[in-house]
Amino acid sequence: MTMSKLPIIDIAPFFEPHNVEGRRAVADALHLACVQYGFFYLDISAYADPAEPEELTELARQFFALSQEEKDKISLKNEDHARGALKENVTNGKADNHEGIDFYRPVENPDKSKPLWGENQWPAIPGFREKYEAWIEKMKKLGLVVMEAMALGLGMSTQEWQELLRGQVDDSFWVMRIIGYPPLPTDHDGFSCGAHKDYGCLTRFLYADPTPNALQVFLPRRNNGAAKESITSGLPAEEGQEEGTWITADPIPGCVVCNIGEMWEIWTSGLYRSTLHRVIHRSSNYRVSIPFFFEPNFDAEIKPLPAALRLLANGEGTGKEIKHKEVVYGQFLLSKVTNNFAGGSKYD
Ligand SMILES: O=C(O)CCC(=O)C(=O)O
Ligand SMILES: [Fe+2]
Repeated sequence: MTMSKLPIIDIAPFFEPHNVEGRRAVADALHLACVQYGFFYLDISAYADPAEPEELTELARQFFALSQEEKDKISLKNEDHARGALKENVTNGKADNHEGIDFYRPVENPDKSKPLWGENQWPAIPGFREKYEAWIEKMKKLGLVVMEAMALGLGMSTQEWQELLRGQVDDSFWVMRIIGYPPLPTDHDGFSCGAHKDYGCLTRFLYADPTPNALQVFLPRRNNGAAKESITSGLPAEEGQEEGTWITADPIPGCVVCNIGEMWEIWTSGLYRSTLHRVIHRSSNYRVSIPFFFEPNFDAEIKPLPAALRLLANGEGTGKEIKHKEVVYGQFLLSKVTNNFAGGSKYD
């Protein structure tokens, strides 16, 4: 397994209003990372105290240590089949080995008979809801800042950002997962979470406990000419036999692991690519991760941005970019969730 070489980008200049040069450098680094990898570390130590997510993982551990009967009290079956605790998931037709709790942006007039339109369910653990709600607020603000930085990286003017993109993400239909991974039995040939791409926008801000060698990212050969290793096993069938390398993305103190989802592929007409990743957790501890998915607004109409089309017209990219269908984010999300509802996977 190749060690991680994903870029580390410090977002601090975007919290220093007059650091114009620093912002430019961050924006350029984000652009490069999204073209090359679709994955990067974001150093958020200037913005969030690392003690905060550590406290969140401790609260998560308290929940996962409860009896199944207790955990089932907030089962997603009680609600809209999207919000609440789940015992297991399936990716690419194989059982994953993790449990979790899913939360979505609250909606006005909840109605649990409608997919996604129910209410979040919180464990009855003192401080749990307050601490996580504070984190959600923080990640929402960070999401908007990173979106602005990425817009600058894509070559958008301030006016374009304000008129074409900000209004699509300023009321993010965010998703937060709290995931618990028991160790995979040594003779188990499966995955803790099978290979998948994230379907949202930007991003996942993933905080994970320090467990090494669990999260792995697939770097296709085209981005990685020098790689000697070439492993294709574990790829979902629809990814074909693309050659590439799985690298580990171990946690780095003060950083969250970020990756972009399918919405960025549409916005950039394929210039930015979302990247396959998976979790294989074989260490003896119980691993906890807390991905926060900063998503577009529910009614955002996602289509290629002029700035991306300008870059492509100027010869940036490989010329083999895959064009995606335009979507309304909420409709797209509902089609995914309805699939889960029918026994499919969260990650398909
Ligand atoms: O737990 C992790 O490190 C990754 C989780 C993940 O990929 C996801 O929830 O989409
Ligand atoms: Fe993922």
